[in-house]
Amino acid sequence: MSDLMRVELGERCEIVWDNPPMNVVSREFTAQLRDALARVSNHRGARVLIVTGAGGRAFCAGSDIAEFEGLRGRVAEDKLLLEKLVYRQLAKVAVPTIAAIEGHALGGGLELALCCDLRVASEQSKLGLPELRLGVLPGSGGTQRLARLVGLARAKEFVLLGEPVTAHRALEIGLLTRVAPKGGALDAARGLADIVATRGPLATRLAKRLLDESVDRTLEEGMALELDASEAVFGTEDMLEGARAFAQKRDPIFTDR
Ligand SMILES: CCCCCCCCCCCCC[C@H](O)CC(=O)SCCNC(=O)CCNC(=O)[C@H](O)C(C)(C)COP(=O)(O)OP(=O)(O)OC[C@H]1O[C@@H](n2cnc3c(N)ncnc32)[C@H](O)[C@@H]1OP(=O)(O)O
Repeated sequence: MSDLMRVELGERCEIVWDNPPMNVVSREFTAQLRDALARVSNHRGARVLIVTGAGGRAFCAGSDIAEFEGLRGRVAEDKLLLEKLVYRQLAKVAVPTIAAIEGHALGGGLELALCCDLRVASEQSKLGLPELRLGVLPGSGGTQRLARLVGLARAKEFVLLGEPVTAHRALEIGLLTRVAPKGGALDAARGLADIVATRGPLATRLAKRLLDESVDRTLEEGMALELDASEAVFGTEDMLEGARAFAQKRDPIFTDR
């Protein structure tokens, strides 16, 4: 089976999937994405991850509809478990993640982008959850993650109508972080990634986790966890470097200690 994933490891990690023509989430795609995410999570120097699709037509057009016929019994259970595992794996990456969307992000493709912290799309991209048109559900988190981003009313519009929206509309409703010119999503994502990579790495990882967990906690619980995390970063070498750099009017050099 050909390599569907190209992985670049560094402070800025990148996973570029290439499953032409529409970068659909086949069983093989899912297995290779699982392995690519494991490589990033095991890379100690990572500070930010960008995920994107090659080809320019689709970030990802969702589950491989051609595989639906074969989804029976054990095969379906394996696919369900693998897909749920990989989407959760992407959502749980410790460093900030950025989806660079060039072209269609539909169904399971948009659900991959919803697992990321930030989303950049080029202006001709279309984003949607058309699953009900196929008689299936947004089954990789779409009914759960979208409402947390854009609100229940807009999430219901996305799912119940199944009509894709433009990148500018997605930006308006809070689904996107930035809109880039056609062909410019990856460059724009790299620009954001380079900013994220200059921030305190330990504080960044803790802040991401606090933000993610805040939706399921009371304010009191969250404030207590935030205090614990603040205590964890105060006194670290990063905090001392941040204060020194500010006093010396220079950029800090964090060492993640
Ligand atoms: C224990 C028991 C468990 C049982 C269940 C287990 C299930 C697993 C868990 C659930 C996971 C759910 C995940 C997710 O929520 C579900 C989905 O994602 S469903 C799919 C949603 N996506 C779509 O509906 C998009 C479909 N595609 C399109 O609308 C259009 O192709 C397009 C993207 C708008 C592009 O249109 P065009 O530019 O006109 O191009 P074409 O349409 O001609 O497409 C080109 C070429 O690509 C093929 N293709 C496109 N999308 C898909 C796809 N999603 N799957 C497979 N193939 C696709 C298209 O057929 C063309 O091929 P060609 O005809 O050229 O051979």
